[in-house]
Amino acid sequence: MNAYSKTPLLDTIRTPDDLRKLKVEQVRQVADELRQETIDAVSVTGGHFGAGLGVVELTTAIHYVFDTPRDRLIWDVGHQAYPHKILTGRRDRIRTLRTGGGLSGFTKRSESDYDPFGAAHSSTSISAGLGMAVARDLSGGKNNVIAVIGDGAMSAGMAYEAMNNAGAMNSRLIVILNDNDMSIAPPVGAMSAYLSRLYSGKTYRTLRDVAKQINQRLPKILANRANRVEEYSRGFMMDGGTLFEELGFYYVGPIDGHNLDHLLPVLKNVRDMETGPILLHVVTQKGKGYGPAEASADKYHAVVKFDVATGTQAKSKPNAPAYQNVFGQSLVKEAEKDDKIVAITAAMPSGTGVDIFNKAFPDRTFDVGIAEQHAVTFAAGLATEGYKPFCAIYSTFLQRGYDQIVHDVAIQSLPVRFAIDRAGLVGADGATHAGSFDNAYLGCLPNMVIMAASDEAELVHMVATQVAINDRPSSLRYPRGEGRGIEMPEVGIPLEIGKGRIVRQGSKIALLSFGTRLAECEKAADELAAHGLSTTIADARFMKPLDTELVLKLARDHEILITIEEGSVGGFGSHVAQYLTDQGALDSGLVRFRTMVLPDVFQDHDTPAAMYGRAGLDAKGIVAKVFEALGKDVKAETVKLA
Ligand SMILES: Cc1ncc(C[n+]2csc(CCOP(=O)(O)OP(=O)(O)O)c2C)c(N)n1
Ligand SMILES: CC(=O)[C@@H](O)[C@H](O)COP(=O)(O)O
Ligand SMILES: [Mg+2]
Repeated sequence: MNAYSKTPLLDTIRTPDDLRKLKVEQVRQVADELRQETIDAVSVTGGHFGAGLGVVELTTAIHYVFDTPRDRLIWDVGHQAYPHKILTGRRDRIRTLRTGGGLSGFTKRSESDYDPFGAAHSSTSISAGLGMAVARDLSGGKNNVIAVIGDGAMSAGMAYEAMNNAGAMNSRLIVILNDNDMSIAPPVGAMSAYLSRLYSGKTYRTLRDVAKQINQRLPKILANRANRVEEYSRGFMMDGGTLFEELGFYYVGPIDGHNLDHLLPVLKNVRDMETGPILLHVVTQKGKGYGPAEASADKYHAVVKFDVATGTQAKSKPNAPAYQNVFGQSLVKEAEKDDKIVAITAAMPSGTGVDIFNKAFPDRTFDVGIAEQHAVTFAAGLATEGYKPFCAIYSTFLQRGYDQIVHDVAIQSLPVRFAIDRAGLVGADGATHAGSFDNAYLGCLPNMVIMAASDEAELVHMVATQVAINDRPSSLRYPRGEGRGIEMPEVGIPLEIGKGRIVRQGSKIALLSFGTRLAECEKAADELAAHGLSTTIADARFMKPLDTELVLKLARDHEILITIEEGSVGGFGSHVAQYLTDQGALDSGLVRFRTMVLPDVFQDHDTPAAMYGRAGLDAKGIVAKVFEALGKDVKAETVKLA
């Protein structure tokens, strides 16, 4: 119960229609109750936290002022959308967030009409919003389109592409820049410094100032570019204008994004401005309203379950090092011997382990912001000058820099080292973050050396291997989470390029693994032994160049040969299949060959183990695949592991 009234108001709100029935003076109480509900829910589920806390007032105000879902509201990244979900008919499921069958941790079209656009990868909201605005104009619609984008997301090139286009098209689009001076880590880049100047120089604009800002621009409708050029020449838009105004936006703000007395009237004014694109700059605090989040360095960007009273997170004691940390530590050791090694991250220092490298070599660490395309070509530039750049980018986010990999790195055979974390299924972040495709999207590129670590010790040796590859690009993939808890090598020893290894010698069945499914292969082999079936297990280590000698030997010496990888069709298994067919190794029918890959669907979030189980890529699935190849029809779920 809060100080305002006996009746909790949030309980009376199922959708924003209910919210909009309340009096404006009740909105504050709704926001306060919404913050408490968000804190309580995330303390149970874990997930993204600080960002949502920072937009409680903004979320409440937007849904109060705008006629959502008729007015389209797009959240950039979508990790801040938990309060939005609570207000838009999903409060009853909010404690299923990021669990199997539960709510997604990001906005998702299939989840609600209030989510007009799915997100999770950043900086897409302005482009999508512009598309919706133009569609509205083409069809004679009258609704508003609002894109809420963070200061971190505003560091990605795509946001500028969209603003560049929006400013020229003069479409009525409302962009709300949620500036909390945080990305996952503190923000980097000139844009971040610029935004700080925007709001530190002027402090917050008073309501009167903002009203003046808005009125000055009404009803200036710059019908087309010619008018705009004329206005420019009259210095109309150059009245000490911001970068956004230079791009053709009406800039409003900065205003305090927690002050509803400012937010509500300004949003009403902005809603009713009949103009081209508007950028409303709101200043908020990530983690606002929860002490432990406000006090923490990362503002509780992402948390596991926690105790509300203390903020203490229920972090499990890992029995093995996290792959990201093994990578960071290995690279430090290599860099101690080689001053040409540099590390690059795209706004993910802690997630990639580059933060470890940064502690040791701050002058050789580069956080380029959310700018994966730039990160890749920046690395290419460094490589042309003899440096050894390790470009550490999650598999899913590396998709953003694909043409740069092809055009700027592979064609020129520049020795950029890609450290690809979050390879395979990642669990709670679901399909948008699954590292499913890098085997396929890199495997088709000439000049690439492509490796996958089967455990944390292999990762150490593969980092050393990448250091030694100076004539072409190389990639090394490894999964989210902890390793196997095995003995770690003191130093990394470069591997022989293109050579795999036999981990267990058997006779009838051969399992050829690329990556960390090797552990499941070992469990499967034990189960098969219980059925009297002898199994060879091989670790391919390299997809390119493929260890063709090993592949042919396995095909020749076994009745069944199965490849397995944490990736989609078109990756390792496809390369082995193509090689075997081209060599005629399958013509005789002596060996029965199967590939095991992720299913050709976007799998919804769950735990990684549950997702791999559904994908058939666990020990049970391997055993079932072997029995299928042997002609014994066994369903994976019926397999009982020893
Ligand atoms: C293309 C891409 N790269 C990296 C990420 C990882 N990521 C998620 S949220 C985030 C920071 C976003 O900062 P901001 O937009 O300011 O939102 P805030 O968390 O501050 O609300 C990053 C880098 C991503 N989602 N998409
Ligand atoms: C929202 C976002 O994209 C990041 O916060 C991402 O969820 C981080 O993933 P990890 O938790 O695997 O580092
Ligand atoms: Mg931010």
